[in-house]
Amino acid sequence: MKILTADQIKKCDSATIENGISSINLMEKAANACVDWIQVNFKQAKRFLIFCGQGNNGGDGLAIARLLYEKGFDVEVFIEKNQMKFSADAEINFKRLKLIKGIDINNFSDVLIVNNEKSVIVDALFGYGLNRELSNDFKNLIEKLNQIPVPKISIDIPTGLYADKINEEESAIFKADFTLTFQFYKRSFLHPETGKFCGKIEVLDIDLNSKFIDEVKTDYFVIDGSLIRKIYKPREDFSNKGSFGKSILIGGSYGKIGAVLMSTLSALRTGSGLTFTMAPECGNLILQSQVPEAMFIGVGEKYVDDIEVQEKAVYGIGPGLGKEKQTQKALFDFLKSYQNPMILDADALNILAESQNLNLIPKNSVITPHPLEFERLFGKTQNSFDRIELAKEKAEELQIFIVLKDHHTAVITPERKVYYNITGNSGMAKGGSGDVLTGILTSLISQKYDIEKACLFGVWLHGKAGDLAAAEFSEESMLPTDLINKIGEVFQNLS
Ligand SMILES: NC(=O)C1=CN([C@@H]2O[C@H](COP(=O)(O)OP(=O)(O)OC[C@H]3O[C@@H](n4cnc5c(N)ncnc54)[C@H](OP(=O)(O)O)[C@@H]3O)[C@@H](O)[C@H]2O)[C@H](O)CC1
Ligand SMILES: [K+]
Repeated sequence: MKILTADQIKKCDSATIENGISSINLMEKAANACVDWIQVNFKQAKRFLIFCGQGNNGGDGLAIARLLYEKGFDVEVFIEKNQMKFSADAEINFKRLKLIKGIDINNFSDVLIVNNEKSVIVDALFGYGLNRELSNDFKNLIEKLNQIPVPKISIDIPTGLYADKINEEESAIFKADFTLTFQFYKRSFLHPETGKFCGKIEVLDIDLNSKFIDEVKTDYFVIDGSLIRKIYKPREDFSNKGSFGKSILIGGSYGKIGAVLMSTLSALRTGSGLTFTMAPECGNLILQSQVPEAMFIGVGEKYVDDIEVQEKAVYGIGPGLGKEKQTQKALFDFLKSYQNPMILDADALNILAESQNLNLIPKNSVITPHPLEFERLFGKTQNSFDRIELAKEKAEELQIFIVLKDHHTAVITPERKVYYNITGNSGMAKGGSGDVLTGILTSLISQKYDIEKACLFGVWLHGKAGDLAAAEFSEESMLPTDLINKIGEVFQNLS
């Protein structure tokens, strides 16, 4: 799914309106989509307190107020009575609303502390039209609303957030439990500094102009289920273990054998035909007894001191590797003698960061840093938006894929495209989850998935398995090994 900027969404609205539907009817459609969702998800609510701005986001709020009232809910509307100059469509909705006797229209300043658990606050103050910092009056209002302990819904975007950039200063931002957004994810929903205000995101389809959407150019995408269904290749009949590639997971050191073990198991669970673990001898017994399906190649006693080059294999290097001098030498010797794409993770990245010899990374390889590893490799950035920009530069310069791990992991391609993943949960923020991802990616690439597609599929699959593990064990209790055991269920649901 494409992610558009606020400017592009505005153009998309205009294209939709030029194509037949009037702007007021488009607003009605948007409001109806919200009300349909609210009716299903807030059946028990009694009273909606709806805060409306003067633009079209406010217009949506005014229409939602009328429609909810017609469905039998109690509704109170809050506006800035003194300074209101509504947009044309908001004005029409305001007039429609005033015809209804049962809805109180209050001033922002009338907001009281509401302590009724059956009340819900709806934020329709600003949407994608926000183009400057909020005035103190709005800041005060939002701070007040954020204190009220009732469920909160934002229409399109939590007020105070921009659609596609980070706020310049410490701003007051409406803290939603749910964001009902129209047609597209906005970039700000997907970054940690801004996304934390959105709560659960529901994308509501309002039939915006599909020709415009198909043709509009963007570097930013969300990885959704329909994209994955196009990428997924069911296993062919009449095949053998040689048909599904050879994965070699390299890593492990004394005390960190578990990391490479989890990568190995993940590669197997993702369908790798032949799977090897290249690890120090101290891991032999552990690996052979825990993962009998994998073959063991001993390289060193307590840490990896050599990397064997094998034909027609895909290498995933780094989990639990450590940074011993000999390991560093083994990695550099290997990179100098082997130029095929590979997956580099964890200590393999830390070793490269220390040497700053990044040109040794073979073209089309995949690196999987978390934000701190990214910083060690490429330097500090001010925020996660800048980090993505730097990743675009580096992915192009080095001609590699960067899988930037975060709450919403992003895949950045050498063509500077950015794909955000929306599967996964905080239960995956535990040591070991990254090792699982390395195994999954190595396995998919060894099965001849195109590298970009393998990255998109891999991060999605990893998150989806994490969601299944969280559903069974809770985010707190789920382990990376539980996630590995759920990979199969994700494949079952795909086929
Ligand atoms: N396709 C869709 O997604 C649809 C979206 N709809 C809804 O429309 C809004 C966008 O509406 P818009 O009127 O463009 O913008 P806002 O309502 O967000 O803002 C209104 C105006 O407020 C001014 N502004 C901007 N920042 C501030 C600020 N900090 N303080 C005060 N005022 C501010 C700005 O106007 P200026 O002329 O002053 O620059 C804004 O234009 C979208 O989010 C959806 O909710 C449609 O209803 C259906 C289709
Ligand atoms: K809003």
